[in-house]
Amino acid sequence: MELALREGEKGQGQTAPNPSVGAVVVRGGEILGKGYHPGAGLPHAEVHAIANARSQGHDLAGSEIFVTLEPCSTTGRTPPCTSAILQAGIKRVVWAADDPNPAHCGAARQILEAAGIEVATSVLVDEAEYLHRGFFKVQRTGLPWVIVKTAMSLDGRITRPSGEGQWLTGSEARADVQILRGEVDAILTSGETARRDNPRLDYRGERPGKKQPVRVVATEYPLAGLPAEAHLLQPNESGATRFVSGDLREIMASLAADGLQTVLVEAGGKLVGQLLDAGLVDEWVTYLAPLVAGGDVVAVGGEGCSVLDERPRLKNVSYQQFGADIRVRGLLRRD
Ligand SMILES: NC(=O)C1=CN([C@@H]2O[C@H](COP(=O)(O)OP(=O)(O)OC[C@H]3O[C@@H](n4cnc5c(N)ncnc54)[C@H](OP(=O)(O)O)[C@@H]3O)[C@@H](O)[C@H]2O)C=CC1
Ligand SMILES: Nc1c(N[C@@H]2O[C@H](COP(=O)(O)O)[C@@H](O)[C@H]2O)[nH]c(=O)[nH]c1=O
Repeated sequence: MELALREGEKGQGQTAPNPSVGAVVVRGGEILGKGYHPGAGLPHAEVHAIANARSQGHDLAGSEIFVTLEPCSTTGRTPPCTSAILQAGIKRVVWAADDPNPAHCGAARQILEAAGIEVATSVLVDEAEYLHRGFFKVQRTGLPWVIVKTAMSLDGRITRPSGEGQWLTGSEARADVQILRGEVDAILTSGETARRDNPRLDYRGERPGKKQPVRVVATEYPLAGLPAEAHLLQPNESGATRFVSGDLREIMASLAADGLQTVLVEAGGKLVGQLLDAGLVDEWVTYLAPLVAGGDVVAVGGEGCSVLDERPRLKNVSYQQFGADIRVRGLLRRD
């Protein structure tokens, strides 16, 4: 199942509105084939794993398949994966997380067990829920999974004094930001940051097939202050930048309704503080640069978390060094 999770990660940020599922076919401890769902409308992970095993000359009779999510049992844009599993002669199916849609949950077990296939579930379920966090969040709440990413100095500032250049963090940390951008469907920034930084907000990593994230700017003044040559005004593979304003929860719900399941926020403290206040943040990534930057642009500003009764804290925290910088990453929880 760990291998299936690694397979699923290959589809992250490119399968929306579908989940980025991974699958591995095994017999007697030997891996016969593996695969992942590469994008909506394309074959699912199970079909890729079965085809991968067959392409290596394996007969799948009597094999097992490990899948990160309950296999689909209905015909959507592609045929049901339960049918592909039955046709392949697989004798045991193991999945991590159940389908979060109550209308579908349990259907695969019924179909497979009725055909005499052994079923086991809930293997590495927390890891699978994390892999599929955008899909699960949208299914359960109608809102996308929101990740806030900030690069900040030791004194909690997010800009350098003017004339010193834009970057607080070094090239290694910024390369990691590209991996993070590769995991998401959309990047949200603010009008203020768009005007000050002329950001590109694209994916410049190396993952084949990765779709460019949709660029979204929260602003009361779309286009104002942005020169025609601003990066965000140049359409890319994801289309034109979207300009949004108003209630942040409604903005997030409309992004989810458009099939954007994971949103990375790369904005200043005012917007980040409002998102925290609204309880819209699920995951936090800070890159801490070892310098005192000074100035008054802080990582969480505006009303910020000052109006919260409950302090946001992180759980499942990881700490990793990139060059001279430290990344702190974890899931938001409320005390
Ligand atoms: N180090 C880092 O990781 C980062 C640093 N930065 C820096 O942060 C600085 C800006 O930070 P800060 O001043 O706190 O500003 P923010 O980036 O937080 O932007 C505030 C702006 O967001 C827009 N906004 C917020 N909520 C809404 C809403 N509900 N509807 C419409 N628009 C909304 C408004 O834009 P408008 O005024 O257009 O209406 C508002 O002025 C920049 O100098 C930038 O360089 C930015 C991103 C990351
Ligand atoms: N200053 C700063 C960051 N700033 C963020 O990166 C954006 C620029 O993105 P792009 O134009 O696509 O490279 C910028 O608007 C801001 O959101 N990021 C970091 O990883 N480290 C840094 O020191």
